[in-house]
Amino acid sequence: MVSPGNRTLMGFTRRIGLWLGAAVVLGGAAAVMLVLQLAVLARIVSDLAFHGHVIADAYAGLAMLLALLALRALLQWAADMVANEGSLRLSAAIRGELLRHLFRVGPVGLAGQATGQMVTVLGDGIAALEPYFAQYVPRAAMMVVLPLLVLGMVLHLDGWSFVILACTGPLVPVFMALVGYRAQAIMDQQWMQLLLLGAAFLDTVQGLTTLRLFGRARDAVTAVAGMADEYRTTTMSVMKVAFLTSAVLEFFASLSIALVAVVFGARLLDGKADFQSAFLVLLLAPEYFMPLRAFSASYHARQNATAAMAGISQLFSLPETAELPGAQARTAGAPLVSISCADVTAGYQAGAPVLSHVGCTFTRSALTVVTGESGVGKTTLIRLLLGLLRPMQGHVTATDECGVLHGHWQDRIGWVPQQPRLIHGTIAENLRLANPMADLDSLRAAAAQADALSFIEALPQGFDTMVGERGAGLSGGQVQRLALARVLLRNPQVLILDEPTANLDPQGEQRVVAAIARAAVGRICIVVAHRPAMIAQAAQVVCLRDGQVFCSPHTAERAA
Ligand SMILES: Nc1ncnc2c1ncn2[C@@H]1O[C@H](COP(=O)(O)OP(=O)(O)OP(=O)(O)O)[C@@H](O)[C@H]1O
Repeated sequence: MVSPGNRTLMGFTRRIGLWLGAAVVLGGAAAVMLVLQLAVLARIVSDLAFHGHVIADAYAGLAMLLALLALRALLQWAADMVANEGSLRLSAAIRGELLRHLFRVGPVGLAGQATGQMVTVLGDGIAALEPYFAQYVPRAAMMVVLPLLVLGMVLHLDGWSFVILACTGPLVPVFMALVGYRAQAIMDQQWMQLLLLGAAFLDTVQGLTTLRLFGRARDAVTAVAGMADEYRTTTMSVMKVAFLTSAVLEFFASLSIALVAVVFGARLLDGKADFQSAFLVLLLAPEYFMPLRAFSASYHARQNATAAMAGISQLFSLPETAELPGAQARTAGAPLVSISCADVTAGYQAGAPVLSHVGCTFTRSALTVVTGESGVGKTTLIRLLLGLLRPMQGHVTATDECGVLHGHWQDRIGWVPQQPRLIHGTIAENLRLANPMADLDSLRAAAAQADALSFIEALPQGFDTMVGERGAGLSGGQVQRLALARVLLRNPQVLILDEPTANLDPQGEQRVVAAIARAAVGRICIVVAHRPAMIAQAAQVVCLRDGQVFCSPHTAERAA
């Protein structure tokens, strides 16, 4: 893993040093071709105009000119391709790294983050780095290579022109930096507005039902429109600065070229200079400023990337709270028979534990119901079991049939949250999220186990019925049973369900409870619930009170 210290623009750039180095070498070769091309052109024109050559004498020179032109185009194309390839590989790697980090931060660590902002950073933010790596960095290097090459050539041809170009050239970056200093502040503001706009838009869409219920939908739309307008105004300010930068550049470039032309022209008229050198210097002078123009055009890429980097670094700096079932955590071995919490203290802030010195065991085929008043820590306990929260003290371990203790076993869990999420797709696609290779018979078996088969087959298009993200077209109980079927398709050794019957009518509740009781056989099954119908099925009831765990005596007896 790359250390956090390397997650800066410079650190990221170093990772594709070879790609960028190759791009600069190829670009440098293209610059040499350009200088040679101009020298050949000056020679041809001088010979034709002043040395009595006819066009037939220039064929060899013209052929060389064409060859240099083609070679230069090829080298420049290769340089651009190499820089783009390196940049795309790097942005994909950063996106993957950030996603993996966010998974390790987990839902607990991300609870305070706005989803819209995270989506903008992962999408637009990382995309904003691509032009920086692909254009800005190679152009910054070329800004040194080509002007030095041109200066060397001009020094060889004419001392005065060398002095003019050498004095005016450095003024351009100095003035651009002055203008750019102000631009960075505007770019930062623009990026912040884009983040806020993304978050506000997503919040408005997600909360549309609530907003409409309270008659506030129009206000929310007006607020988003206002933010979009502010973003537009800032974007226009950015454009103004960009035009100003280019005007500064053009002014100094034109002034310098004009000076070279005037000084050389006067000496040419006096017969103190030869035409070929004067013509070549005039051809070279605009090329001296060309890399500065290209650099200036991509300068906003650097400012954009710097602004985007702030959001990326902020996400990278979030502490990791979850245990990921990563490669090293992927466990093999005999099926689990129990999970134990031993002297576990857990919470969200140091010194304010939600659970204190908790001890309890969940065993296979003994359905456990976790219950307790709101806010007592049921979800916290489930997060501990899921590996989304690390204990402050104590251990959560699992034991398999051979008596082997496991520290990492989260990949064996099937979890159904209180409000299961479906994806926009068919019922089959939703089920196959748990097992992409599952055939129709497996889907039917899992659906039957979860008591979902009858309602699925009663739908006109059966398993091919489209459902929305929130289960549009299905009842709450049907969504719960579908979510249970999905999780059973993975045949998990541990099944954890969070309030699966909370919002169901008695009939729906009965069906879900019966399906869970069936699914609990041969598994460690833990259900957070309050309702008597679910508690009645329990072999063990774990009751939370004041951060402590109490096992209900009569159910414990029944379990025995
Ligand atoms: N991400 C979090 N950051 C800080 N505190 C939290 C976080 N999640 C929960 N808490 C706090 O931890 C305590 C226990 O919350 P928890 O969600 O575990 O309770 P619960 O028993 O599941 O409640 P409910 O039945 O209402 O879902 C509460 O005081 C809550 O405010």
